[in-house]
Amino acid sequence: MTAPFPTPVADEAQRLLTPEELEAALRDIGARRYHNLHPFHRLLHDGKLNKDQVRAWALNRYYYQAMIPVKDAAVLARMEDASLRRIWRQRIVDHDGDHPGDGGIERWLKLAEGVGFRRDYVESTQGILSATRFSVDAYVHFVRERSLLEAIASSLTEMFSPTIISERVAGMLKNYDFITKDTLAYFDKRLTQAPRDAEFAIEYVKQHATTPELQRKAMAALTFKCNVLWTQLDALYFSYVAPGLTPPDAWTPGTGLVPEAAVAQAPGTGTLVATDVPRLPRGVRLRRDEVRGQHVLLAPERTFDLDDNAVAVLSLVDGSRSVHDIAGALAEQFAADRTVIEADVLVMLNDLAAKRVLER
Ligand SMILES: O=C(O)c1cc(C(=O)O)c2c(n1)C(=O)C(=O)c1cc(C(=O)O)[nH]c1-2
Repeated sequence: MTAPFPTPVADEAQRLLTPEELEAALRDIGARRYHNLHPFHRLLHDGKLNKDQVRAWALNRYYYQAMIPVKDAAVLARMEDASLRRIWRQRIVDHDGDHPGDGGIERWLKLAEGVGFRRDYVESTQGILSATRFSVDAYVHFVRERSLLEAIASSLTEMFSPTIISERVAGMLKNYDFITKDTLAYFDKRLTQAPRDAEFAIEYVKQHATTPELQRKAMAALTFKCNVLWTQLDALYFSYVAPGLTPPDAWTPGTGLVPEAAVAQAPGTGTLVATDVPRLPRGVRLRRDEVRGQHVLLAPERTFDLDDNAVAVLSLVDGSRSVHDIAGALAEQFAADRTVIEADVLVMLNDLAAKRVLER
């Protein structure tokens, strides 16, 4: 017997909610648990990730995209009503296309190619994190094993996706010089597909969740799905942001790329992880600007103003301490949690590395 997923209580008295109350309760789950709230997405959209971290996201998410039609075929197989199947099968067409070369999976491959990957490497899924595989597979298993109502309710995260997609596309275009509108073309179609799909799913759930128990199951299914999305980002954050512990066999920067992208990667750049030893490149210095009474980072023909946190970190960058050592020293100095500090230090140092005023 598997352990139950944390299930929100429909109502304290287990009263039957009206369809409108049920929808509000489902939306509330999204407001608290949807992956737009995850720190990895915040970094992605705000331009705080470097190219390799964006690559890690594109590569791992390919597995989600590739398995969505497998998931939808499993849902379809549970439907005994032809009119339902006729509607649901559109989802499979959207992702697989009607011909080789079109459909959502193809557009995601273009996105991955746009950030430098070889198509065959992405399709092989050999570099994805095990945690990505486990969470996506859990979604497929869930729809196979649970009731049709739960399977449909688990797709309801799509009610919340148009907002995050708009935010992501605008943020990434603005903040990354290596991202173009063409690269992100995958998301254009989702802006109309997702609301259409979500509309059908929410109406189905409102109509079929006719007892408090069924309503509770629908809410639990949506909660589960939020967790499927959230854990994928946890894994990306842990492996590629902080503490930067990449599991054996998972993708590491430089692999699976087309030759031009691999060459464009200058030695000493790329994602900084906790074990790396950062240093200031030749010609870059930490100085105090006495006139303005603040520290700056002086680079050839450029100056960066630094806040107190950046000064505290950069004062410890000496070409011998690792990021881990720096975080340890700061944790002691400020009597704070090392893991939390390490995550912040990595984000800050990777930001400076992207501006080419830090290397390893
Ligand atoms: O970009 C996103 O944040 C996002 C979220 C979701 C979602 O909420 O599940 C989906 C998608 N994208 C998506 O592109 C997609 O095809 C998709 C299918 C499904 C589903 O559960 O059937 N969710 C999502």
